[in-house]
Amino acid sequence: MAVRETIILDQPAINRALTRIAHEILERNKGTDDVALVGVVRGGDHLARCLQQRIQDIEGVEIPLGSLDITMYRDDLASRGSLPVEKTDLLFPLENKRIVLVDDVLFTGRTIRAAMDALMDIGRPRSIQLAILVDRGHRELPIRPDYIGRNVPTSVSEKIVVQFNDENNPTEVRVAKP
Ligand SMILES: O=P(O)(O)OC[C@H]1O[C@H](OP(=O)(O)OP(=O)(O)O)[C@H](O)[C@@H]1O
Ligand SMILES: O=c1cc[nH]c(=O)[nH]1
Repeated sequence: MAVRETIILDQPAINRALTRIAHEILERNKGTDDVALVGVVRGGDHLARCLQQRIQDIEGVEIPLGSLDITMYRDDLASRGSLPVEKTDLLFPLENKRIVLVDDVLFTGRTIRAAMDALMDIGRPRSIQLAILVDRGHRELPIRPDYIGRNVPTSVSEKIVVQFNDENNPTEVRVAKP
């Protein structure tokens, strides 16, 4: 059966959403003190880098940036067979940091649960906040984002596709309907 895809965010819309989220992070945290970004591989790491750049543009401060591979923390690891393990790259201490976890899509919440467990095994941040480009609903765990690019009501069978270009910049978000 043919899959129908609709663009729901184009590049300017994504850029505006990321700029707004950068301002919201600064507002909520009253600046950049102890704020650090951790992106979930893959997708969230690219968006976290975009947010770091925007925060630098606004405040003139380069806040710490890391990426987290949650593969080994998945709750379905046993049933998934072999999965590619990506790279976790967290070179700053988490202690006393206000961590903003970043991912492209929030669906069941299981990835973010895994990401929080992975983070807590590395260190003890002061707090963890969550920034998401697209919240598509259907949560299976009590997880809610602090910063949302766009709420997109979906049916369970639909899929949200976040497209990145060769420079790992987001170019469009599509909803794919089976
Ligand atoms: O809230 P959840 O139900 O956990 O879904 C959200 C996750 O799903 C997608 O990742 P996916 O598992 O497709 O892996 P990928 O992004 O690495 O391709 C997306 O990038 C989020 O990380
Ligand atoms: O732990 C996880 C992460 C993503 N998806 C799942 O089903 N489980």
